[in-house]
Amino acid sequence: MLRLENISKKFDDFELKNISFHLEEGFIMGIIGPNGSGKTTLVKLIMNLLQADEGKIYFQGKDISENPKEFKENIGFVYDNLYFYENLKVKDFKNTVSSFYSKFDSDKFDNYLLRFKIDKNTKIKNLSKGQNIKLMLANALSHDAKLLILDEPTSGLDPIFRKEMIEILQEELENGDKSVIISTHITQDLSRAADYITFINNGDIVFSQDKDTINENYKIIKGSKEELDILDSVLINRKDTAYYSEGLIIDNNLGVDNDNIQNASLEDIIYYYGKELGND
Ligand SMILES: Nc1ncnc2c1ncn2[C@@H]1O[C@H](COP(=O)(O)OP(=O)(O)OP(=O)(O)O)[C@@H](O)[C@H]1O
Repeated sequence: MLRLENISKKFDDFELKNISFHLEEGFIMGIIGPNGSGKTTLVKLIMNLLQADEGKIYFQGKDISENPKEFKENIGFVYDNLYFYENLKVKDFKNTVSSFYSKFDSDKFDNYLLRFKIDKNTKIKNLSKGQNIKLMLANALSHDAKLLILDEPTSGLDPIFRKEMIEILQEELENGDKSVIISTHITQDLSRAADYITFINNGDIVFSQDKDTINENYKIIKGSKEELDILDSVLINRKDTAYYSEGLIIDNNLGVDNDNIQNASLEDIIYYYGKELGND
């Protein structure tokens, strides 16, 4: 469905380097990384809003830069905020977006508004932050888009809404012909929902793997400072407090007592890689 091949993009003070991954139909991929690591830049490249300096992006086997119109019809996006004239009403938003997409399904959109309890006559500026996001979601889901792209969709939103949103996305994936990319630093949402995780750190791809492999590979090891000193060469990074030390390792075949080793959460992984670069 979506394939990135060696994508690079350079700004004055930042470079996204050599990003490759693929996403098959029916799956959710999370893009994670610390602030400023390049998630939004990557999302903009995937959406064809930015041009890569090097590399290619293929959607259903076709280079997106050569088929921009077809690609645009096939993506639905949700940002962290709705950028639309705030004095206009929800019904004006619907009229505008419906003209963008040949497969816009008016009834489906209206059903989402009902489900999300959004009145068509409400002015955009009077929508809550959650309704704002839901309105974008209604649009993203109403024109038969095959790839849904969500950039920090849940930041600043409560857990009930975040859970509901994940459930809606999972419903949409049920018939297997859609895929979802979510960039976020709220990793709990992804621990539940994502099938694959791509981790970007300082513009580099650290991994793009299925969640089970990540769980098997990345471990947190705890012990005294001296115990971790012995393992220092294999630790990705470590934290030493007055009471204990802990570090991130790949794989746990170290012959160390299992009680001291646990699976690393996505948050742990971001923390220890980010810390290495002085981002904590
Ligand atoms: N158009 C641009 N021109 C120059 N630099 C840019 C541009 N867009 C982004 N950058 C820089 O690229 C880097 C990565 O930014 P990006 O927004 O992709 O990170 P992010 O991982 O999405 O961060 P956050 O989690 O804080 O939203 C930052 O240092 C940013 O200042």
